[in-house]
Amino acid sequence: MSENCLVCTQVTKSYGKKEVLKGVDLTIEPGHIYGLIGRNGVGKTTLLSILTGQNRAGAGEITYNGQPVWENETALSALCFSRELSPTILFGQNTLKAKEYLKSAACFYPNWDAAYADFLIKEFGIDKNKKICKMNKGMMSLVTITIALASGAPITILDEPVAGLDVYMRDRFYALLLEEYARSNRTFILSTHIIEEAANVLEEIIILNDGVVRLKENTQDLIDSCLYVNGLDEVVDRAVSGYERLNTEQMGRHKMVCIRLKPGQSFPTEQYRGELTVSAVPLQKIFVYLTRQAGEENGYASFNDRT
Ligand SMILES: Nc1ncnc2c1ncn2[C@@H]1O[C@H](COP(=O)(O)OP(=O)(O)OP(=O)(O)O)[C@@H](O)[C@H]1O
Repeated sequence: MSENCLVCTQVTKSYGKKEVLKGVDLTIEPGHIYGLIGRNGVGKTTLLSILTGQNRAGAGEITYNGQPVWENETALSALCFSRELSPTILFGQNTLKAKEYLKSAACFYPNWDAAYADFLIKEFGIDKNKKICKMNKGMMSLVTITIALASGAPITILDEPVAGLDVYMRDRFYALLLEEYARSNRTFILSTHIIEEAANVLEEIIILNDGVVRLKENTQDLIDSCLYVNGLDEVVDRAVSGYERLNTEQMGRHKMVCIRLKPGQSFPTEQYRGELTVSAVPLQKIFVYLTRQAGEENGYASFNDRT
């Protein structure tokens, strides 16, 4: 069961008095592309660094292939966490060159693919002799993507890989990722805030919210399980009674309710033909509804509503 799985059991983490992770349970299975999504500051980077033994959990356990990850060289060499690069390190500028990062990655990862790294460097136009502090944000992202893809690590984690990339390069990255995935069947975990465009790439969505995994589900199943039901107030209320409501938007005598179907549940769209409009919900909206905090249920505050 645990063969080549990365298993996280009841992991907690606090920084001072701030409890970021409150008991995370998560199993990463081989041969999938996962998307880790969550609001700013929810603890995505913290969780990813703990999963890969780069940060210590407060409590709980992380195992790879049944063995604890912490200070376990065999497990760690199978896990690549290609972090976002920063133009500054400690108290100064990051004067390391791209080639120095690539060289240490080549030493660390036993499955490092030098020919593939060279292909990506050429493809992305990376100047290997350029210092990180002299690179723009997009170029730094391309260095981390190169390390991640060329690492050959069975479980490869990319933290906000498309940050700073223009739409062409984001598209190129997704295509390269899918190509490598098809070729190697490695497991990838991506954290991203650009949810809608990643939806076609991510097989499974993991939503981290309020310190725990709020949801882990096949992306298409999640999208298929949510529906907007739109129409006259009383008809909508009648139609959606008994369904989980994720959101309600009132527009005069009309309303639009987002419902979430439970496994095996369906909505009788035909029965309401001519009375109600039933449509798909964008993944980004599903994410917004599922990660709202107390007090945010009524949507966003408007400057026009000030008293
Ligand atoms: N080394 C640290 N010391 C103190 N607090 C930290 C440290 N690292 C992270 N935090 C805090 O922990 C919380 C979670 O941070 P983290 O970077 O894991 O979130 P995130 O979900 O990756 O955020 P984002 O989406 O904005 O990148 C934040 O409030 C952050 O300020």
